[in-house]
Amino acid sequence: MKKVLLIATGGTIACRETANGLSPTLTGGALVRLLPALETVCAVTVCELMRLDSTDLTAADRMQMARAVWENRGRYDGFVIAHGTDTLSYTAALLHHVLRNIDRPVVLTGSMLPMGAPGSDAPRNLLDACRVAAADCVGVLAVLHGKIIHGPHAAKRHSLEADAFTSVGAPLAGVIDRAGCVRLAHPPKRDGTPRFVRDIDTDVLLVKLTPDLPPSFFNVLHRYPRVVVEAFGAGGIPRRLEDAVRSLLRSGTRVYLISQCAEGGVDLHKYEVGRRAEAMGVIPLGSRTTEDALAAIQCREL
Ligand SMILES: NC(=O)C[C@H](N)C(=O)O
Repeated sequence: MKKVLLIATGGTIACRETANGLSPTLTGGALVRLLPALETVCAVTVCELMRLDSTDLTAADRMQMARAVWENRGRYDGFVIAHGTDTLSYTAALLHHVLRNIDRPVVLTGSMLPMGAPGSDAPRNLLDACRVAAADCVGVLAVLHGKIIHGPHAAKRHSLEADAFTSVGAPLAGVIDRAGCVRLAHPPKRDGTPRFVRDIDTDVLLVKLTPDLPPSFFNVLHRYPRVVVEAFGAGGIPRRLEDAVRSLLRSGTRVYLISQCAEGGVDLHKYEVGRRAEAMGVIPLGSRTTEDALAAIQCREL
């Protein structure tokens, strides 16, 4: 039987109703005890890392998850991280870049209803995540609602429904069918020597363009070394903001462009507004998701 390390971090999957609303109180051990069917999938060992709503997770917490995987990679065939869904896509993208070329499956999962609640999606998701962690594959993946999503392409698109996640800018890595079979159509490629990026720089800011964003807003950005701008469509800087962005670039800030559109990304050659932005020196990031762009910059890849 394959050996899987279940890293518990909290999230709705571990929640119980309290006087102050849902709060993650279940341990990883309790999750396993509530799901005896796990025994038939793999041999699970639990690592109790933290019990937090994923809203409260910081970069330090995410690096703790990455270290738990990296330091145990010789002892386990695969890893499951039980995580809140709200920021799961940020963790998936960051782990993809921090655990470069990881040669084991690292599977993030969570649920929209707590383990043990009537009609909960938690048992299916945790079982499926363990099935993928025990499968012959590599890389960081998100497994929810029968979908296997490449880490840097995972995106939460619904705040209530069980089918909350989608794959943006890439096909699904695969699916888990209702019989519990893992079907990998586009698995992550085995690629290069595994490497751990120990030192990340979180001093990156994200700005969303809106039609009436005042140029003065860019004055407060000068102290940030790296700013990601979510631009409209295929990308560009509105003419009325050009002087402000130019002054930001002159102060030494790197300015990256991604698109507000979920699919397609930025292409600065198509329109004049895009060419003007390119001539100013902004850096286009193609079709990266917001989460992937932030993570790649934090890991100093861009
Ligand atoms: N469904 C969930 O897990 C939401 C929860 N607020 C979390 O992200 O921890």
